[in-house]
Amino acid sequence: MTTAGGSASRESQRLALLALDLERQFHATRDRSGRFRAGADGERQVARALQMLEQQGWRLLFDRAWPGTRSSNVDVLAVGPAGVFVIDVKVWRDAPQITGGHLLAGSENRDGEVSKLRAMMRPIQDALEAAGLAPAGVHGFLVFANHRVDEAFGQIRLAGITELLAQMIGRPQRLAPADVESIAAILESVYPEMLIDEFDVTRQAHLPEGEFTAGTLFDVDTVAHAALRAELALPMERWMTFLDPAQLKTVRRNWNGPARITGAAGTGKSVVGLHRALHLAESSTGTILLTTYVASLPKVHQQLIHRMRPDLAGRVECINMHAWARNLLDRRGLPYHLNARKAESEFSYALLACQLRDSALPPHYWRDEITYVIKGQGLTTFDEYAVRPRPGRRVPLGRAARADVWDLYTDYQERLAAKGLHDHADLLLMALAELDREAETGVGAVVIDEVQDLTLTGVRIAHRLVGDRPNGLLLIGDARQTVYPGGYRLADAGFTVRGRAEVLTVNYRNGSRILETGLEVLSGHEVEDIDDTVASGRPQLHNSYTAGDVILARAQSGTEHDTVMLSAITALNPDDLANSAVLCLTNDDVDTYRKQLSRAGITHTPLDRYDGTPTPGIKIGTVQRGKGLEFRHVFLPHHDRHLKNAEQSADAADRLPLARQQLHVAITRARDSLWMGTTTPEGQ
Ligand SMILES: Nc1ncnc2c1ncn2[C@@H]1O[C@H](COP(=O)(O)OP(=O)(O)OP(=O)(O)O)[C@@H](O)[C@H]1O
Repeated sequence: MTTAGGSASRESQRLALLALDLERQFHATRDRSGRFRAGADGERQVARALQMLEQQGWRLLFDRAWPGTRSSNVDVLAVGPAGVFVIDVKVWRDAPQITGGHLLAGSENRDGEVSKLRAMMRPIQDALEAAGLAPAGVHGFLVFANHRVDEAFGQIRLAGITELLAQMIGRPQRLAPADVESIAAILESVYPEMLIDEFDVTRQAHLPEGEFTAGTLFDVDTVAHAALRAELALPMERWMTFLDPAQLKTVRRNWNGPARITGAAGTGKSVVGLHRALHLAESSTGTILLTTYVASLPKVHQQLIHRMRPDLAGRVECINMHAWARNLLDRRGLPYHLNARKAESEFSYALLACQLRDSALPPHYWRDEITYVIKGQGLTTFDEYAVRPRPGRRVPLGRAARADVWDLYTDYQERLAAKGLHDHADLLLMALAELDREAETGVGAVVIDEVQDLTLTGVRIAHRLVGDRPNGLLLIGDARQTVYPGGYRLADAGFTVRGRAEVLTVNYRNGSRILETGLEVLSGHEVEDIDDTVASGRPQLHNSYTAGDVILARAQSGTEHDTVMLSAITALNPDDLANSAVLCLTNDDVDTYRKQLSRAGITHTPLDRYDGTPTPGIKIGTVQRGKGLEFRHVFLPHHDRHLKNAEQSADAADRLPLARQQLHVAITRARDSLWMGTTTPEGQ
């Protein structure tokens, strides 16, 4: 078997050769022209350096007229695998410096240069919008031909020539050759050549000899390193740059209050959320909070945001709602003692102490009732709880049963208070109370992904931060993918998204057989949505992906099941393995299969440590941890066991729909192939 280390070192040799080849090409081009002349300007130096990228799939447009102006020009428009680069070349005597948020040449303020480049980028972003190119795919560069610099300044990057090349080669490759051609064609028509051709680099390559020694123009190591980074980047980068018209419209839409995006699995909701966060960062002030319920997803979001727009990454805070609440309490000096394990035992004591009339339901049912209904909805009196609708909870609870639950809740809270303990739901309630006491400033907008899994308290916190201000709050989610018990109604949060909702309907992720399998699990199923509507289990959906494989492995025994699954995993090549996941429906299964992978010598990463950066080996975790993620190949051991257990449980009315939704989420994480194991005999 090829080891990852071996292939990485071969890869770095290949890339070092690529860099040397680029350098050879440069010298060959220089020698061909043979007409170097002192005093040549920086634009030509940059042009000559960039020319070599044409063989790497780049299209270069030099010195194009800026529409609407008579004499202004764009020095270079470069379109290549890494996106569109708008390049303004500078030759300054003094090296550029960023001091106190200003761009300086010596002591002279040059902020105007940055504003000019930004103003140039805007119409380019608009012109490319029709081709589906997201604004984040257009990069602005002030390039200093005679200085070495590599620094972000807001949305713009300052670079020397070597650093520019490293960026162009090193950024993840997101555009296919056909995309490069179509974008270049649009730019050619919108940005005509300047009438006076000052920029024909083959005719007028007047470059001062001394400035083009290897190591000043081409730093082989820098370029090779950048290229290696690009090679290692995740595949499927295309969507980071390309959006379909519905997605693009949503990203740039102006909403005059809280808004909502829905859509079934794999329709690009998170992609739109990421682009929207960047769009807001660019067009408004303040921090853009990109939040969610799941603890593992923000790491992935942050990493993607950073790769899409490193210059704006500092403006977008990706953090799960509980962590944000904790930060707020810390900032405000409010003490809390979160200990989920100890809180769990206090709950057990409370349950023993209270005589529940309906003792047929399992303990976790009452725990969920307190966490997701009472605390989740922020109920403070029994009278409120007695009449409150319980969205997402189907086991009916009459007034007497609710009185019992309320007693249990107050007993539990007293026990926590006596020990000075808090559970997770308490933290959100404390944060909300604190925001009501003193508002928090500095948050420009909040984007919530997987909003169906948040509680009403969480949504209220988000709303407190931005209120009903235009473009302030965006809720993204899909009720069919709810994986936690309970729910809420937006009406109870005190705002509405009526008239400000978009539905995405093209699935870009799943092979069609995989998608069909995922929808089949929900057939006949209905889910209450947060806007008081009922979502059908089979949404209207177009599928843009290939067929995909679904393997149903029926084994005679648990041992046979595991052997078959492990041998299917072992058969994957290292690249496929690194892009695959074992998703389990319970924590116990995660433990079991982690041990089995270890015993079989299969490299694996737990999903709670995964941030989307490529790591060798298969990923493993619960479905909840896999929320919002996707993998080339997905393995679902004992895929139907959880469903069968739910069917037979005393709280089946609640557990079964949830188990179906969890299975639906698990299945729709798979792009190309889905392996579903079972020991259930056929027909049962
Ligand atoms: N416009 C597009 N062009 C090509 N691929 C796209 C496009 N939009 C999204 N995708 C692909 O679809 C995948 C699913 O997108 P995303 O994760 O945003 O969907 P989602 O609706 O949030 O999914 P889920 O709700 O199932 O987590 C992305 O990883 C990407 O590969």
